Amino acid sequence: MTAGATLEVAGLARAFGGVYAVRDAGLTVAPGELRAVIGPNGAGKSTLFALIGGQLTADAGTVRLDGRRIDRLPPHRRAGLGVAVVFQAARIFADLTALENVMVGAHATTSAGFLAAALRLPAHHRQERLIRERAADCLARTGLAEWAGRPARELPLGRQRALQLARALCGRPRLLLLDEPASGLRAAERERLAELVAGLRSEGLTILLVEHDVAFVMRLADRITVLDLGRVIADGRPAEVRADPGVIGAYLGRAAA
Ligand SMILES: Nc1ncnc2c1ncn2[C@@H]1O[C@H](COP(=O)(O)OP(=O)(O)OP(=O)(O)O)[C@@H](O)[C@H]1O
Repeated sequence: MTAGATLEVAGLARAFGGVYAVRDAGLTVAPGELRAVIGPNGAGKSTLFALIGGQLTADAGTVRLDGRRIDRLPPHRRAGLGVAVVFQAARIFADLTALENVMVGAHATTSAGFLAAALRLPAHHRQERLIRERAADCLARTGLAEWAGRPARELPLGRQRALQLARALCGRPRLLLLDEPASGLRAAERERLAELVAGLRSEGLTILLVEHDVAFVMRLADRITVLDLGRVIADGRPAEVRADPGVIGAYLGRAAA
């Protein structure tokens, strides 16, 4: 099992057309911590994620993984260092089986040469078998073992979310970024997903979670960072954040309304 990484974000800023989506944002997430990021629509949550994952570059500030700066690296280099992002719109290959979907993720992070694959060299066969085993492992960790041979399109939405997680896990991440994993799920599916995420946390993975479902977040997160208009307006344990008048004014009051 891979230990979780420390994430340190400091002074991070990114503007679009002169308007700051993220402004002087800072947060530190300890190894094995589950940190939620909440805030109203347009607060900058997705932008913050993309700045950490590398899909966007920052105008200012730093992102460090275990002390090493990663903010100038392209996404695949950050992935290689253990950053996995599960975007809301992450694609599932509907006609591939659940196992094949996860294997595609594993292929992206293994070293089997393209040429070896093309020539079907023994090294490639060995690697293929390892990838298959690793993918089956990741499916089991996300409760999908019995779905392995089914085309992904037959999986209910909650299972598809688990499949996206399985795919991310196959890259052996040390920091997992989850963008609204519970959106659109029914209560029972949400419950199962919460258990799955809690299980990954207890394995020691560092997790950063953006989620609108406040109940989901309050229950799962060790700490919560609240963004509003691109700035961090609060950071603390769920009970502290829930009682923070600034947060209630900016977000929770509205969310509860
Ligand atoms: N690619 C872009 N081009 C222009 N403006 C953008 C872009 N991405 C984000 N923005 C703007 O930046 C601000 C922050 O957006 P962002 O999507 O990060 O917020 P969010 O908190 O994730 O919102 P939501 O909860 O609705 O997903 C918004 O005003 C948005 O319109």
